[in-house]
This record gives sequence, C-alpha cells and structure tokens, in this order.
Amino acid sequence: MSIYKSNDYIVQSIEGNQLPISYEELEQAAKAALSPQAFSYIASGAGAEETAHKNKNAFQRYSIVPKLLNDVSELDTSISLFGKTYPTPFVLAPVGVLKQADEQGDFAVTRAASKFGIPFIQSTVSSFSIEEVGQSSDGPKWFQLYWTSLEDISFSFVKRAEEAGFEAIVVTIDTVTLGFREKDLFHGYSPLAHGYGQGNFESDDVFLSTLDEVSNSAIVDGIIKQINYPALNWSHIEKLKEKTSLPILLKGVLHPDDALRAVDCGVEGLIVSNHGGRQLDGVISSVDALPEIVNVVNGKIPVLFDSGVRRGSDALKVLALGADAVLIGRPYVYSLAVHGEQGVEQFLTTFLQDFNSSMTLSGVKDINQLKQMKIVHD
Ligand SMILES: Cc1cc2nc3c(=O)[nH]c(=O)nc-3n(C[C@H](O)[C@H](O)[C@H](O)COP(=O)(O)O)c2cc1C
Ligand SMILES: CCCCCCC(=O)C(=O)O
Repeated sequence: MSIYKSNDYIVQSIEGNQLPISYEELEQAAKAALSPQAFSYIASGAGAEETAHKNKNAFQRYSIVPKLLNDVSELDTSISLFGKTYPTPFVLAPVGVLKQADEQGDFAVTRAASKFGIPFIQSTVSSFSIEEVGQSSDGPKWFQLYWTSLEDISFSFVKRAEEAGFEAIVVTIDTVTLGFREKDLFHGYSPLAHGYGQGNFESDDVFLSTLDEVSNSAIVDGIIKQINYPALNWSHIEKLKEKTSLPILLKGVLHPDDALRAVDCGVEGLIVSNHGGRQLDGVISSVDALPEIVNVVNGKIPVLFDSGVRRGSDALKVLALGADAVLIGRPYVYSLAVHGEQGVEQFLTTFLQDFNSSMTLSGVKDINQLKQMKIVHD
C-alpha cells in the first residue's frame, strides 16, 4: 500500500523545480533544447496529425463528476499488475532513440523512474542494450518488442530481457510499417540513421550473424531491414507465448475485436494506444477507444492506456473509464531533453503531485474506487 498525504505538494512543488510546470511550456522548453529535427521527430504525429489532435481534444469531452465529503486526507494509489504491486498507476511508455534527447537516454529515464517505483518500458530501438539498462537501476523494467523480420532476433531479445530481470514483454502491434510522418520526411531525418537506436542490435549475436560485415552503416541498414514486419499476425503471438514465461502485453489495440482475440490468445494484458498519433493518421483517439475495450475485456486481463496523457486530471479520467494503469510518453521525453535525469525526476514529482491533488479533489481516496467514479461524455 502506498499512502500519500493530500496536502504535501503545496510546499514541495515550489522547491528546486527547474522545469516548467505546464505541459505546453515544457514542450516549448524542449523545442529550445533540441535540434529542430529531433524536436519535430518527438513532437509530431503522422499525416495531417488528425489523430494527434484528437488525442488531446477527446479528453475535453469527458468530464469528472466529483463525489465529496469523503475524508480524502490520505490516498492509496498503489496497483497490482501481473502479481506485483506498484506504488503508482503509472508506467513510462517505450520511447526509442532516447539518446537524441539526452546523452544518458534510457539510463537517465530508468534511474529517475526507479525513485518512484515506476516501471520503465525499454524500447527495441533503445540507445543502450537490455543488459546495460537492466544494470543501470534497480527499478522495475519491461521490454517492448518490435517483431523483427528474422524472428530469432526477437526471441533472442526476449531471452535477454528475461535474463536481465525484466518483468514483462510488451509487443507493439501498430507499427508493422512506419507511419507516414510528413515532418520527418520534410527534414529527411531518421534517428536510426544517426545511430541512436542500435543498443540492442549491436549487442545481439543473432542479429550480428546476419551482417556481411560489422560496421556502423551495416548495423543501421540491418536494423532498417529487420524493424518492420508487415506479416505479423496472431500466430506469432501464440509462438511467443511458448517462448517466454513473462507476462505478454499487446500495445496498440484500438478495436474491441482485437481486444477479445488477445484475451482468447492468452496474453496477460493489453495497452489501448494509437502510438501518440504517430502511426495511422485518422484513427480513433485512445480515450474514445477505451470504454468499449474495457467493456468487452470485462476484467479478464488488465487494460492499460496511453496517448495524450499530459496532466493528473487526464490520468484520473482514463482510470475512471476503466484503465488499470496509464503510460506516460512525450512529457517525460521533453523533461529529459530539458534537464536530463533530474528533469525526468522533477517531472514525475510534479505529475504525481498533480495526480494526487486531482484524486483528492474528486473525492476518491483509493485508486481501486476510481472505476466507480462518475464520468460524463459530451
Ligand atoms: C519519440 C517517440 C518514440 C517512440 N518510440 C516507441 C517505441 O520504440 N516503441 C513503442 O512501442 N512506442 C514508441 N513510441 C510511442 C509511445 O510508446 C506512446 O505510445 C506514445 O508516446 C503515447 O503518446 P503521447 O506521448 O502523446 O502520450 C514512441 C513515441 C515517441 C514520442
Ligand atoms: C523504423 C521504426 C522505428 C520506430 C522508432 C520508434 C517509434 O516507435 C516511434 O514512434 O518513433
């Protein structure tokens, strides 16, 4: 159980914070800290950014109806997932190529997250290897898998993640090819070509054995050949189940039929996500997709959520709509860009204060009761 006193943030948030508090100002600070190409890569969505905008606007259509006079002086924000207890309902979303935001990339993020007991999901295209990230903090870590064209590379990554003490495997199913990202095309920018996403590949014997020569350019070309696998289908997920004893989550689920199929397939969890609007433009916002998926899954497996969470009240809405945990994406990447590990730590401190304040003011003291909170939809 993780107890927070409801008034703690009033003084703490003022001391020593070097980050802007508001998300919009944080984004501007990141823009100033990064090259135009790197900022654009992180900030933009695919196509006309219709889905990226929907992710933001959809939150405004859901309203919290607080139920008060409930002694909320102490909060319990802890959750249980896959047999483990975590002090908060938050997880840091997998974000690849983090070195473009800060030299310490994944190391800085996992160290900051570990101070809060928040799981960090390391990307397949991370800047450092599974083993290096595994050793860089004692916090909880999950591994995100992009299914590779040669599946033995994927199985090798999963085995390495198991051996390095990672607690879950997150298979991203919405990126069988890269979204059409107009801004990156305009800039002619690929962070993979800059060598920011090769930590797991350059350290993998199975991958290295596919190369004619081991050079930087051969590694980059090899990753580009491996990283998208349009033939991905349910049989691969069934096969993965036989290869690992770790819980498997599918990330990128938006259709209730896929959610039901995931349950039938025996995966342990799913993540309702549209990849922050970076994949197929024009898809439903994650927040609009969530209620129906929660309804069909009906508590059989945990339903996690991402895309568009910027503030504590966004997270409160998502949890009230039935999500079991919430992934945070761009806000932590911007914090990393602005102020490294300390930036991520300060962001998480502020974000948790915001969330705790939101929970307090909604009249809910136990996170498990959030699903009963009244939410109305315009
Ligand atoms: C720069 C960047 C890189 C990302 N890399 C990955 C990745 O490697 N694997 C993955 O599954 N999702 C990746 N994502 C998607 C995030 O996991 C998450 O779904 C998304 O950021 C949520 O949207 P939000 O940041 O707007 O909240 C990436 C997102 C960003 C912004
Ligand atoms: C060529 C695939 C690279 C994916 C990079 C990380 C990612 O998922 C993203 O949204 O960016």
